[in-house]
Amino acid sequence: MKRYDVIIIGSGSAASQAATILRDAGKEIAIIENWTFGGTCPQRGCDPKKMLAEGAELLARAERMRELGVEGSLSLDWSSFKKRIDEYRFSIPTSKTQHWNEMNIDLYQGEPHFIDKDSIVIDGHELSAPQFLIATGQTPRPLDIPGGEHAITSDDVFDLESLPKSIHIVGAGYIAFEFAHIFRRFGSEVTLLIRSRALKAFDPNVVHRLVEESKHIGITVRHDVEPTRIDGNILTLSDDSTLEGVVLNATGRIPSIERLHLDTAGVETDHDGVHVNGYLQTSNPNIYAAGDVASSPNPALTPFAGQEGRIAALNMLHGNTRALPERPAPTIVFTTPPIAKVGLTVEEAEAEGIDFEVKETDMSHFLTYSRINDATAYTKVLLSADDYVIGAHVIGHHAPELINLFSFIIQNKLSHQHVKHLEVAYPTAASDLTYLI
Ligand SMILES: Cc1cc2nc3c(=O)[nH]c(=O)nc-3n(C[C@H](O)[C@H](O)[C@H](O)COP(=O)(O)OP(=O)(O)OC[C@H]3O[C@@H](n4cnc5c(N)ncnc54)[C@H](O)[C@@H]3O)c2cc1C
Ligand SMILES: NC(=O)c1ccc[n+]([C@@H]2O[C@H](COP(=O)([O-])OP(=O)(O)OC[C@H]3O[C@@H](n4cnc5c(N)ncnc54)[C@H](O)[C@@H]3O)[C@@H](O)[C@H]2O)c1
Repeated sequence: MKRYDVIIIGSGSAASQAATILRDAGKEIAIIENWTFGGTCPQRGCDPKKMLAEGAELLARAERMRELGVEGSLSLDWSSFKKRIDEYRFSIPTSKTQHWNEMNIDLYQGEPHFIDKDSIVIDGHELSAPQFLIATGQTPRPLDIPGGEHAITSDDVFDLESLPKSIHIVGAGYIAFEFAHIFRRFGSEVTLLIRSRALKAFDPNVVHRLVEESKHIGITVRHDVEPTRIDGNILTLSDDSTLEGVVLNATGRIPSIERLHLDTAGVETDHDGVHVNGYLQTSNPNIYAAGDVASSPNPALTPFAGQEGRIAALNMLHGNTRALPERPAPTIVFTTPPIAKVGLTVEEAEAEGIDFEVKETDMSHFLTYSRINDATAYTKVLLSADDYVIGAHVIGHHAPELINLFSFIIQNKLSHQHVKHLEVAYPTAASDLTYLI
């Protein structure tokens, strides 16, 4: 039996950050991965998605500026984008394994499961360690209708050799909206099948504008029907009508814990993931969990997976000394236009009984947006009674960078007065900040 100081299961952002800290502290470690090394974000998540979204945004921007004099036709070629994405995503396992080999970390590829509280078996090899980190992320939720297995998931999108003529997307979260806009801008016919409130973690006024813009660019948005079965490339709906084309299952992601036999190791779980305390320690004190798989208060986003990997590693080294910080989570849906939020929504602030006021601004007439003909630009900012930003919600071309600024303002507790006197370059989206709060 091979022994290590720490065994990390999973090789994404959480695992990667933890491995560096544990190895730098002199720990003998192993990383186990049951797919290709490197995790979701660079291989089938944020990074390849953003490469497609950049194309979609460029086309959207050119379209918007037609009235201002942009001429000629512009189109997006799926195969060329895919070629570039493949070059990038297929390089990840090699660069990751090279890096970890240089750090003298042992790597195992296969399906591990616990056989007791400090040992696992992987492909017939028994490995043991006094400490483990579970960092196995999430996986697409199966689509629970007859023939649901014929639907593709976001994992499969990057394997599509050609652009689907029609794509029908089930779900109304990040993945549904991002891919609806990407496929529409590339030229597919797109249907969005929405069961309940769209993007429910986001501000309703912002989401309303996004849904209207989705319809405006030709996405068919349907709230009236549900998918009932899939036969090959035929999707049957609850009103007995059918749609032909590719079905994308975007109904959410579930923790990847199924085959680990965590109960054998005394690790409690539920449908949200591995139970952890504020130090990311599980119900077995020698086992920690970090990233998307951990049912911590953090959203399932890359920066938080990395942060949790670092915190778990430090607590594994030094005892439970680092609690998860309470930080506002900036997050963006990369649609065309993008939407973004940080801090509290109105619903959350009301539920917490906070005394606050709301400032809504239609920014479309600001020169920053009228010069690019962006008619959707809008912000909603929540200000506490003592004049601090506690939440910001944005739609518009500049939403991603604006939300990072709002995040900086909230995290550094800059008051309204501070923000009014910030020196920023003009003419930029940041130079409008003073009018938004
Ligand atoms: C399409 C898509 C787009 C996204 N876009 C964004 C974005 O724009 N911004 C953002 O912040 N976040 C985005 N995310 C979320 C982001 O990818 C995740 O939050 C992040 O990758 C989580 O990191 P992690 O280390 O917790 O898990 P992962 O990166 O998922 O790594 C877990 C690893 O564990 C492996 N594994 C699973 N089960 C086992 C097992 N039993 N044994 C061994 N190994 C196992 C997996 O194969 C995987 O390699 C996106 C996600 C998706 C799916
Ligand atoms: N830009 C980003 O940062 C980004 C992009 C993609 C994914 N992510 C991360 O990945 C996570 C997963 O994304 P996601 O879009 O898969 O999940 P999600 O939780 O954002 O959305 C799932 C959607 O599916 C709907 N749904 C669930 N079951 C359904 C059913 N049976 N029929 C119809 N609709 C159903 C839900 O109501 C919801 O609208 C996100 O929560 C986020 O943390 C982030």
